[in-house]
Amino acid sequence: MWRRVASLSSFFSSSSSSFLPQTASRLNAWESLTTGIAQQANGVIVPKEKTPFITFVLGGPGSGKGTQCIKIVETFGFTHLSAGDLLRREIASNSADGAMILNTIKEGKIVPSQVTVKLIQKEMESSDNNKFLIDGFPRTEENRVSFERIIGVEPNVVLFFDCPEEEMVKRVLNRNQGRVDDNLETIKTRLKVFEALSLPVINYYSQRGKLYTIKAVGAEDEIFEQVRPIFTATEAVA
Ligand SMILES: Nc1ncnc2c1ncn2[C@@H]1O[C@H](COP(=O)(O)OP(=O)(O)OP(=O)(O)O)[C@@H](O)[C@H]1O
Ligand SMILES: O=c1ccn([C@@H]2O[C@H](COP(=O)(O)O)[C@@H](O)[C@H]2O)c(=O)[nH]1
Ligand SMILES: [Mg+2]
Repeated sequence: MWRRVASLSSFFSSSSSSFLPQTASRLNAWESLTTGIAQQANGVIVPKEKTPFITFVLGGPGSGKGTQCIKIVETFGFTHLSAGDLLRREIASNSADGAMILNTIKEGKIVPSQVTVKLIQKEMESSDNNKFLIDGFPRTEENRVSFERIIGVEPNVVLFFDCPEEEMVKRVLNRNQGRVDDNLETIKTRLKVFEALSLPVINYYSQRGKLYTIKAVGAEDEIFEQVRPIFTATEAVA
């Protein structure tokens, strides 16, 4: 378990504690997460139980990311953070960014990185778990860089649900969950955005040796059988 002892935000402060030597008081988020050492707001250094294990779950609209995340959570005990769900929650709560987020989602475009990363960061900070499935993010290279800069870590695993466009369109149009972006016009834009902006992120992680491509056609359980060994293998070395 990733036991939080202080808000990650407190690590971003450049101010140093008068009680600690400079090196200790300047522990940033990256150092904290990767060294297993955390610094409380009062400057006290305490060991964390474990560093977080982050999986990015990528794929086009309707490729089955959310569906498979539910199975991964059930089987491997991850905390599921769907970036789209976090954004939709912002709309529902009438937050200051709500109207902007709604318009962006309706158009099938991408919400500014800072907004999305902050929402993810807040969820990670408040979780007792140290295993996160970040679903539908990063969608752009800018998202990726922003996450690495603000959160200070890279993913351990990146899943790519590879699905033909025709199948994705069919699934989205049949989804029936009342989503404002589940219509043909928005899907066309989402597919273009996926190809132009999200595929480069997938290629980046492929080059880093972190990408696992899943053939996302067929029965849900069959697809999960491609996913299962990835996490069984990582559990074995943990
Ligand atoms: N293997 C499958 N075969 C047929 N339908 C599927 C399969 N997996 C998921 N679905 C259905 O397709 C629709 C889209 O799936 P899901 O919501 O998991 O996709 P997603 O990748 O999360 O999409 P989005 O990016 O739009 O959130 C849902 O209605 C889901 O029940
Ligand atoms: O990182 C993100 C994730 C999502 N969005 C916007 O939300 C919709 C829906 O996302 P789903 O993952 O399909 O639920 C997406 O089309 C984007 O408009 C985003 O901007 N950034
Ligand atoms: Mg989804």
